[in-house]
Amino acid sequence: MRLQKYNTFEALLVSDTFENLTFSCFPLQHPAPPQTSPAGSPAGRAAPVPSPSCAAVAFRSLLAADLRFSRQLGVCAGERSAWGSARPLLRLLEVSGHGVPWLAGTLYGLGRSESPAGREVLLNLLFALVLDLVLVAMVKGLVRRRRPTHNKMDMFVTISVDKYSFPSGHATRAAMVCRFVLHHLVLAIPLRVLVVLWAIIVGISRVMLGRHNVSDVAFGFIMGYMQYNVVKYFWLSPLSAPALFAVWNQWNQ
Ligand SMILES: CC(C)=CCC/C(C)=C/CC/C(C)=C/COP(=O)(O)O
Repeated sequence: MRLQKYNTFEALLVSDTFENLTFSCFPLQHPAPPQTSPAGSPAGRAAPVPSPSCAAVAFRSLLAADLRFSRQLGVCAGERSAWGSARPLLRLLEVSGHGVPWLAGTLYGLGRSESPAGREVLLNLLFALVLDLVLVAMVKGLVRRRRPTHNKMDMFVTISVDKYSFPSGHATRAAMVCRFVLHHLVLAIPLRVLVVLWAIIVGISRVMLGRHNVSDVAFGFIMGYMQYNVVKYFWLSPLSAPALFAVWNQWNQ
């Protein structure tokens, strides 16, 4: 049997039915149509090809529209793109939503914080950021959707799964951090609006830079929003994690 290799999204575009798809591994072992007539069918006549289900057709059309729309929006994908001159500004936004400055800033804040309440919030932010990295890496590794072909792979510090684009790690982080900050920092209304705008602009800039398709960012926003629920559920406090805080207090004496 001849085998062809597809990633999950390509498999969706070429498969006849959803039942043919395996979502969990790559390369997908997608069997090519049989070369010989199956037993019982008249020799020389091709076996009937199952027609794709409505759901499969709808899904493929959505994916195709996603790719087309994302390419059109990728106006800062290169220096010579339509809005190429705005690329440095969008790359600054990229750094503002990157994991390294957020992790480094949180660790720095933890080291400097003198109030137990501040330390508790920062410890949970650290937990949230690590959780986000782990969950995004897992989903990226599972789905293995390639980044748009017009993306230039010139990103600031990446890990191996970052060659994949679904979901956008910047979008998950921006949405989660946005909810976190709005819940735990007392901010004036204009600043709260600014935080929400920042999260939205970071997401949009991922598509404009050509790093992602629209669906990567949309899913990233939803995933990041829900990740905050997990952080809230497992909130680390001297009551829920006394050992952790005891060690922490000892260490800081
Ligand atoms: C300590 C440790 C393992 C830090 C890793 C921080 C790091 C390299 C995060 C990756 C951030 C990144 C490039 C995410 C990709 O974002 P997309 O929006 O392009 O998915």
